[in-house]
Amino acid sequence: MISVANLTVSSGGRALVRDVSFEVGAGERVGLIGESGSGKSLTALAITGLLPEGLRAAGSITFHGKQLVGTSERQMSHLRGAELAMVFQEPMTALNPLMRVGKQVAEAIRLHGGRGAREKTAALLEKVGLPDVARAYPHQLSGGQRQRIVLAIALANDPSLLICDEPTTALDVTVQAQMLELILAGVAERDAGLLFITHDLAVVAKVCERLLVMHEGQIVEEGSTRAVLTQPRHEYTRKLLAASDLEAA
Ligand SMILES: Nc1ncnc2c1ncn2[C@@H]1O[C@H](COP(=O)(O)OP(=O)(O)OP(=O)(O)O)[C@@H](O)[C@H]1O
Repeated sequence: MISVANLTVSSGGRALVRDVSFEVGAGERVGLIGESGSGKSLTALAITGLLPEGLRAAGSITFHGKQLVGTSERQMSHLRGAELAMVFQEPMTALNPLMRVGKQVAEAIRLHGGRGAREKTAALLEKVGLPDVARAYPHQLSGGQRQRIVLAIALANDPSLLICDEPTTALDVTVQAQMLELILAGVAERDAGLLFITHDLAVVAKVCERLLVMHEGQIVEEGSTRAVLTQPRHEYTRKLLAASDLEAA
């Protein structure tokens, strides 16, 4: 469904992501792991067409057979929030502080031509366990509740690929597990693919069936979650495992 081939992201002459290739199929949950600065977020931003000014993507990203590298912003904005949805670390950056959250979910549906926005919004809020907050403003909600609203917006148009970049990192540990369950249920219901970015190995062990390990802009290892976490082949993956508290988790 999405196929990334020889993706390079560069700033001036410097390659920040180098020759990255992977695929995510329908219903597949793939984890992208690696330490801070390894290029995980830039990979996600390249896919979603949201690279910061001055950074350039080269290579190929095909989504349902369509080439995304070099696509116009107008075309990308049709895909984003519809077929291709994202949840980032900080919910406040994704929400409009001045608009009631129910309206924000409904607008996401209307923006992409969806009908029955009112009923769909109610159903989505129910699904994320927040049936009574439609009239609240973001600042009236907790961080965990805000992130669940962001997830409701991401799922609003039934994406076929959901990209989550550290979606639980800013949350209180007590609500992290709930958020992960909601993400899993959301993609399972839609048979959507999931690209899940995190540095937290305990989280990917729970969420993903396949892992890509990124180091200094490149994918250095990939395999089933079990194989990568129990029999890492690359030196860097071993270090990553040794530095984590996975055994304790
Ligand atoms: N706008 C930018 N201009 C130049 N370099 C950048 C820019 N954004 C990121 N980088 C560099 O690209 C590299 C990869 O960054 P990226 O954010 O993808 O890493 P990451 O693995 O997602 O880390 P983190 O978990 O901290 O987000 C880093 O060395 C970073 O400093």
